Amino acid sequence: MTTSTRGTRVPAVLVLEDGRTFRGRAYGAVGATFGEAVFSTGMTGYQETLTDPSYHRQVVVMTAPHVGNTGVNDEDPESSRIWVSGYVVRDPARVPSNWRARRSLDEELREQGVVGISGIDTRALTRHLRERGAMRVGIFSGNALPDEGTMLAEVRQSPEMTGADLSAEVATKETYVVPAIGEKKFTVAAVDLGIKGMTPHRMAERGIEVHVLPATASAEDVYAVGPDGVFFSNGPGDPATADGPVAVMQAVLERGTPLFGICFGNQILGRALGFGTYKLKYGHRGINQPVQDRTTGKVEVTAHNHGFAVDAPLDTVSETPYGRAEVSHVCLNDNVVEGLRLLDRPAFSVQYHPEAAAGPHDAAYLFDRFVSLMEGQRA
Ligand SMILES: NC(=O)CC[C@H](N)C(=O)O
Repeated sequence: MTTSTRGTRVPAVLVLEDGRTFRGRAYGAVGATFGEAVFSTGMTGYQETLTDPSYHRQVVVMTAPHVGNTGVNDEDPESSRIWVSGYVVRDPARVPSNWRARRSLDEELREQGVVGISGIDTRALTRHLRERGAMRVGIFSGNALPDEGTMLAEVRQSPEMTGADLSAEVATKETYVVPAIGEKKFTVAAVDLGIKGMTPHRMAERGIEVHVLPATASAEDVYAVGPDGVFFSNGPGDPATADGPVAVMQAVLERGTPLFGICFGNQILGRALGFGTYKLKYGHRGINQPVQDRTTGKVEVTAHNHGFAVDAPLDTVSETPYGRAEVSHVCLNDNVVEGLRLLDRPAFSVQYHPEAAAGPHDAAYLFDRFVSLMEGQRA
């Protein structure tokens, strides 16, 4: 039996790189951990958040005060493990209750060795990150904690997110195939930069057989599967480091194969077209972000998890080496670029999560757009 940290009073302290500290109790595993402090405003979907590989090396602060109420089930994870490097909650569930629950969240965090902290003022912490920006953080728990100066020095020695090249650390090492559900209509090569399980599932539901390839796949590897379309996934780290995937995508654009990218994949399309990427002050993470599809004018409520964004002009069509490109989607909170599309080739991408796990399904139409591009190419 695992022991739970709930109810125990093991002290824990969260130390931000600017020196601000929050004292609480250990939650999950006891020890020390480091990462980039980011906040998520999702009220539900903590299992999907924890297991999203894009959160690798991030310490996630939940703005929802009660976390863990529905425990942990075996159906909702987006990958085979928890990827967040630390977890911060205000008030963990005392008694999880749900018909699918197999265990409690603190047990799961403990079993997977994820250090967390509870009982801190997550509103104050979130406001601090919103004002000062995402920054490095450490969580230290145990009965004998180092002094604050030592903890702060350790936080300041930990790696930054800017310049981090992390896809290969989270992506599959071997190619695997997700079969089409029902009749197979298309084959897609999906470059795994940190893919979430729901993404190939959303394609499989539309008759797509998905060949998920390692992050290091070459253009030859991509074309070896005989793809009708190529997909570039979400993933952790700084898109400025993703030179390999950018070159593969340029080869795909050159050949004119239908192309779709999500999140990291959108940033890679931005770079492939010659745009820059930059770090947002504190990013978008949650499941209720308003995005406008400028091709239809419709506003959709969407799931986000990104700390970087593409720097492309919002109101002009850009000339790129692959023809004309435009910003197709924009975040209505802050006008950040949320999607790109080419006007002369069958390629597009979005910065957010149409696979919507967890999250609203407003953007599921984007998978249908990908299918239409592949149909168009065949016709
Ligand atoms: N979910 C993602 O793909 C995130 C992409 C990138 N790591 C970012 O933070 O912006």
